[in-house]
Amino acid sequence: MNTVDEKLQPILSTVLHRNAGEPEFHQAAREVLESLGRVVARKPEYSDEALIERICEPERQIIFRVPWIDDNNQVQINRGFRVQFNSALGPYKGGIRFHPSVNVGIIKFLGFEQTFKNALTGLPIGGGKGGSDFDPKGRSDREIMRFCQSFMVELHRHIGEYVDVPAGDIGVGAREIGYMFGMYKRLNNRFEAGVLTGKGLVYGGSRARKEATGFGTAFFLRSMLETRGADPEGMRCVVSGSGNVAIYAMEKIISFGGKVVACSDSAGYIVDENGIDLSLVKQIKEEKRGRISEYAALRGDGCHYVEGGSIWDVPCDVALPCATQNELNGSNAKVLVENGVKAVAEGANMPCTPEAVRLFQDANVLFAPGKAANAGGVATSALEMQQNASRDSWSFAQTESRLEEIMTNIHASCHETAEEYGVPGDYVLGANIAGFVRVADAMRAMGVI
Ligand SMILES: NC(=O)C1=CN([C@@H]2O[C@H](COP(=O)(O)OP(=O)(O)OC[C@H]3O[C@@H](n4cnc5c(N)ncnc54)[C@H](O)[C@@H]3O)[C@@H](O)[C@H]2O)C=CC1
Ligand SMILES: O=C(O)CCC(=O)C(=O)O
Repeated sequence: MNTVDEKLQPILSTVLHRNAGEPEFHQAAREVLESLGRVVARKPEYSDEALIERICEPERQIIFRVPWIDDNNQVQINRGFRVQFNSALGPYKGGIRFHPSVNVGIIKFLGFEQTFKNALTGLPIGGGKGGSDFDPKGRSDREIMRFCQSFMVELHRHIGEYVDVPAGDIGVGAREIGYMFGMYKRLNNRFEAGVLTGKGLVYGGSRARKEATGFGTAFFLRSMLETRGADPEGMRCVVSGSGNVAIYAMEKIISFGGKVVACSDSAGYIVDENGIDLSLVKQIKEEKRGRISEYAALRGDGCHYVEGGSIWDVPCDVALPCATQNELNGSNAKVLVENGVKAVAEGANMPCTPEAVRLFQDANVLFAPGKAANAGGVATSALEMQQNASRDSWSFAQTESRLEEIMTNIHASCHETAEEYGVPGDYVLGANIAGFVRVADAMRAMGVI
């Protein structure tokens, strides 16, 4: 069982005390601190000058009121957040989430994870995250626009191409980025393409950004399987979620010859023994913004829908949790292991509970943590920033090939770091240490700031 080294215990205590009532942030910080014991034992200089304490403390947290008017002419109030976690490697970078569960602790955990993830990409981006407790479900397009505009009226003074560069996350896709970009441009009277990523192609977006997180997760999975002489071809896969990450993870797995038999949304899951028809999922989710239950009705034989329940009961070789944090717990992991799962790669951020991760690792199941496996999205956002800075637009093939190269490098770096620190195959430890060392080296060079 992993524990936090005695020397790092006071840091964990401070994190717990200072961020009371924020269980997701505690969980993310504890996992990283569990890994860092090995670094400090070998290289004590990494704990000098409160370096680890500083990495656990966000540089800035912004909370603001977002007033807007709904279609019934009623004033609604939501809360907006941006946690600018660490800028040692570049401007803060990370998505914006619109979901009723959003609070400062969730945004903080996401910003913390983002800092290490972005470091793993090897690109010049710091870590941040934002969002609101606004629930887009059931809202009209006009309501979404008014909300995004009001959100940007406050956020615009805290972001910029060289300051902080938001993007999408749960509930925020190209439509919302478009509305926010429009308002930013109006408020600043300046076409600053590099201030947001995930933009539409006609006004500075990057090809392959939409596909990047899911594709990247599939690339990472393939590299991980290769270490055991296996590949995704012929593997039976289960993917939770049916949003941006899930859809494009499924697309790449299918192109590798894998068979995806189940996916879900927050209401339930579908099982299709013929293999998921992705064009139907895209039609329901990307075009109609409907429910996954509609798939079963349209698809017919060989397919069924389960309301509620656990998608992890569906036997598979590969499990890709691509929905949300802590969606796969210890009992789900037990069932997956009993059913013979060979590999798990997190497309979402922290979807597996610590107990689930432990069960996978104890059972020798290949396990890829989100901060490594889903880094393809933010990496391609950084490629979007490069294209914006040079006023260029790359082809899909060129962008995807850069993404593939980046994911291969992230895999190698996690794999090699785990070996170097005496725990071969432990991608959690490999990712945490490899990400930490990059951020820490930059912070040490800059003095106490
Ligand atoms: N969009 C991106 O580029 C990146 C997203 N991520 C992470 O991937 C995850 C998914 O994000 P997106 O696909 O962008 O969001 P999305 O809004 O496009 O899709 C989210 C999906 O998860 C489903 N979902 C939400 N709660 C659920 C629950 N409790 N059980 C089952 N399904 C549930 C929703 O119905 C939806 O299908 C999040 O954890 C996000 O932080 C990570 C890296 C980059
Ligand atoms: O593309 C980005 O900047 C952020 C993506 C994101 O939010 C994430 O990696 O979790």
